[in-house]
Parts: sequence; structure tokens; C-alpha cells
Amino acid sequence: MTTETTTTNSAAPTTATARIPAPATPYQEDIARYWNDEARPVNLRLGDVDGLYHHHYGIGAVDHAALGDPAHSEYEKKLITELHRLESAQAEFLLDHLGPVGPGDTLVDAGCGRGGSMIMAHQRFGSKVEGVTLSASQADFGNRRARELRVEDHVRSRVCNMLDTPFDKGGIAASWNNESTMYVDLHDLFAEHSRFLKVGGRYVTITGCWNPRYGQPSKWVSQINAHFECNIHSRREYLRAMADNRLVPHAVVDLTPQTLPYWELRATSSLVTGIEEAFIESYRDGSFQYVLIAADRV
Ligand SMILES: C[S@@+](CC[C@H](N)C(=O)[O-])C[C@H]1O[C@@H](n2cnc3c(N)ncnc32)[C@H](O)[C@@H]1O
Ligand SMILES: CC(C)=CCC/C(C)=C/COP(=O)(O)OP(=O)(O)O
Ligand SMILES: [Mg+2]
Repeated sequence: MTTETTTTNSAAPTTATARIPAPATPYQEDIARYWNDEARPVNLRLGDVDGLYHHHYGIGAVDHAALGDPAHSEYEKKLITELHRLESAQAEFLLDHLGPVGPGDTLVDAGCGRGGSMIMAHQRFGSKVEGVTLSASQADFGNRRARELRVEDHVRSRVCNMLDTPFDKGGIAASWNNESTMYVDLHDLFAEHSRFLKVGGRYVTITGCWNPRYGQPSKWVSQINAHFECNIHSRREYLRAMADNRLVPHAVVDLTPQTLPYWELRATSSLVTGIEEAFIESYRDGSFQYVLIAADRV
């Protein structure tokens, strides 16, 4: 069902030599195409700062002293470095919640993107990290970075549907979704994590969800869905689907106040993509929330 993609030193995907599993649905085909074609400077130029390429957003206070004078010729470069620092801080915060994992463990990054979080997890824990993405370009990119860092024996990306993975039942110590749950049905997703996680293992997600207290998805949430071709779930759906799949919340953290500074800073940069207003307005009007949920597999 799943196959590791063959990688080369070229930036182009090497799908000709790889046996890529067929997407399970036409929707997944759309999403694979979307991420295969993605090359936004807001992601690549941030990743170029230190070689960790993320497709998630940032948390934490902006370091205005590090940014310095906006009129300075180096300001834009410093701004990019600062946005990247906040995105890496987000991944560190997710890893903080994985529990006591170590070098003998295998971790799963479901919807791994270009693999930045996987590298960070291996560097922190010494663990083996298995990533799945629908995109062959992303898997190639992640595997190339792992080879360049000489961690390819421990960090591996493959093209695979996160709802149907090859991981053995109960063989995984901890797993996560970093901004990738909005592409799948949550019941199907948590059933799969629950299957491959060992009892006592930890699952963590950082995600954007619509707030049931607001009523229904706001126009801003609908705009984010249209922009990314995704389907943002409500906070209630997360907790219900986890409860139905032996995932019991250990921590629920509302990161909305911590992510707003990232968005406000990003909105002033030359790398804006046009989606900044929807995130800022929906976080401000309370219709959308940025949350971490860590759960024990019981
Ligand atoms: C916004 S990116 C997040 C990437 C990564 N987690 C990060 O933090 O940099 C969403 C990712 O989810 C993946 N994805 C979406 N649906 C998927 C599915 N059904 N199976 C595997 N990956 C999926 C995409 O291929 C993409 O890599
Ligand atoms: C929180 C929510 C709703 C996220 C939707 C999923 C998504 C596309 C995340 C960021 O990816 P990216 O880093 O490629 O996006 P951008 O190009 O905007 O930085
Ligand atoms: Mg980004």
C-alpha cells in the first residue's frame, strides 16, 4: 500500500522511479497535487534560515529588540528569521507534550510536510521518526534533508495516507498531527492513531478549530477552508472523536493569544499570502482558535 519515494539531489520529485500508492479519494488527489505544487516563499525562505522547513504557524512573543529598526536594510531578513523562530517554537511546544520518549522509540508524524518537526524530534529524543504525507515532492524533500543531515537511518518520510498506515498495531510510542487534521475525518484519523499507538502512548495535535461558542464556522473560517482546500473541524468534534477512540485528553491549551503576534508580524512582511486577515480577524472575534490537544492512549 505504501512505498518510500526514491530521492535524488535534484529539487524535482522523483516519482518516475517511485511506486506511489494511488490516493484513496479524488479529494486526496487534489491535496497531493496542492502540496506537490506548493513553493511559497513564506515557507521556503523561512526554512532556508536553518534548514528546518515548516508548514505550520508560530507561537510566542515577538522579539522586537532582535528585529531592530524597520528602516534598516537588514530588517526584512531579521523579520524572516523571527517568523521562523516562532514557527520552530511552535514545534518545540508540541514535542514538549509527547511524554517520556527515547532513542529506542519510534514516533509518527502524520501529515509531515517537508519534515522540519521530524528532524527536531529526532535531534531532541534520538528516536526513529516516521513521517507520512500525500505529497511525493514533500517526501522527497524531507528524505533529502535527512540525508544531508546524516539522519536518514532515523528520519524517513513516505507517501502514505495517514488514515491507512503500515505501522504495526501498538508499535508506536508517540504520534502527532501538526496542522494536518483539517484534511481528514477525525474519527477515521483517531482510530488509526489509536491502532498503532501503544497503550500508555501519547498523541498530540496542534490545530486550528472553529469555536462552538461562536455558533457555526464564521466567514473567516470559510475563507481559510477555501484558501487551503481543507475542512476545519470544531473543538467539540476533536474531543468527541478522541473520546470515541481511546484517546483521553491530558492537556488542552488554547494557543490563540500566543499565535496572534506571529500573524500580526507576518501581516507586515513582504511574504504575505493574503490569508493573514482571515486568521487575525477570526482569532480576534473568537470564531476560530489555535489549540494544542495532548491525549493518552488508554
Ligand atoms: C499544513 S501541512 C503540515 C505539515 C507538517 N505537519 C508541518 O508542521 O510542517 C499539511 C500536511 O498534511 C498532509 N496530508 C493531508 N492529508 C493527508 C492524508 N490523508 N494523509 C497523509 N498526509 C496528509 C499534506 O500532505 C501536508 O504534508
Ligand atoms: C491552522 C490551519 C487552519 C491550518 C491549515 C493548514 C495549513 C495549510 C497550514 C500551514 O501551511 P503553510 O505553512 O504551507 O501555509 P502558509 O503558506 O500560509 O504559511
Ligand atoms: Mg507557512
